[in-house]
Amino acid sequence: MSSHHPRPLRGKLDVVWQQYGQSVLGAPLLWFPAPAADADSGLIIAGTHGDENAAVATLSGAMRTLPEPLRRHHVVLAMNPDGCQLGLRANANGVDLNRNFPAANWQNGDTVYRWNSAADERDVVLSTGSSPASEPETRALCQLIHQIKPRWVVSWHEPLACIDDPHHSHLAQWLAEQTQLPVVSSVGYATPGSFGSWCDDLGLLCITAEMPPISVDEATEVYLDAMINLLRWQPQV
Ligand SMILES: C[C@H](N)C(=O)N[C@H](CCC(=O)O)C(=O)O
Ligand SMILES: N[C@H](CCC[C@H](N)C(=O)O)C(=O)O
Ligand SMILES: [Zn+2]
Repeated sequence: MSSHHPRPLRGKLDVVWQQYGQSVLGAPLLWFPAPAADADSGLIIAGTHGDENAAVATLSGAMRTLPEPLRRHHVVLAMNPDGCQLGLRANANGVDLNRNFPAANWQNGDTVYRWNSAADERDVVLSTGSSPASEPETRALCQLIHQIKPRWVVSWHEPLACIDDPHHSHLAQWLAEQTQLPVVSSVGYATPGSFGSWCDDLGLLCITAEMPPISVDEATEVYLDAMINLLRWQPQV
């Protein structure tokens, strides 16, 4: 599209950012307020699991492609910067942040995940945290959401290849069309203490967008337009 920055000018993430907290290892937690924010603005997050990099890089690439005045929604590129730096699903304390949210269904103890798409069971062990919201990354995101009151949240993950929204919202259906991924009501296993569970408790629409197993290289081609369109998405009247 002609309003997009051409590729030679997409190298630098030249946008206003604010710090909303600090990770376990002291990394700044950054959010990028929408220049074109209004009462309908949503929040787009990625990097909850530090081993799911395709969405982080593609969302960053979309921000570097769409001129800032056209961006209507707030962004957190890496909710778990320590995990991104260490290449871990968990944060630096070994906590799966997507099981650490202070939702009514939070569960004490261990949680498991699938090593990779070839593994036939979910058997890699992580912690859910010593208590709900025990982790600074979790607490800071909850506070940010209470502060900015987004109308909805889209949380990017990999590699389950679906648009997870139990409410089958209009935005989920639109995202499914944009990504050619199916809308589902559940990812197929229980996620107590997840971000989506916490949002549900608040009555905040949360859509979990799961890319398929995909490299950064391919994702920045296949999903760039969907991400750009999401950054400027406007509900139809
Ligand atoms: C292959 C990958 N580690 C995986 O399938 N993990 C799923 C969750 C995917 C995600 O968090 O987006 C799991 O085992 O829970
Ligand atoms: N693959 C993600 C799915 C999250 C499901 C979503 N509905 C939520 O509640 O955050 C996970 O295992 O953490
Ligand atoms: Zn994930």
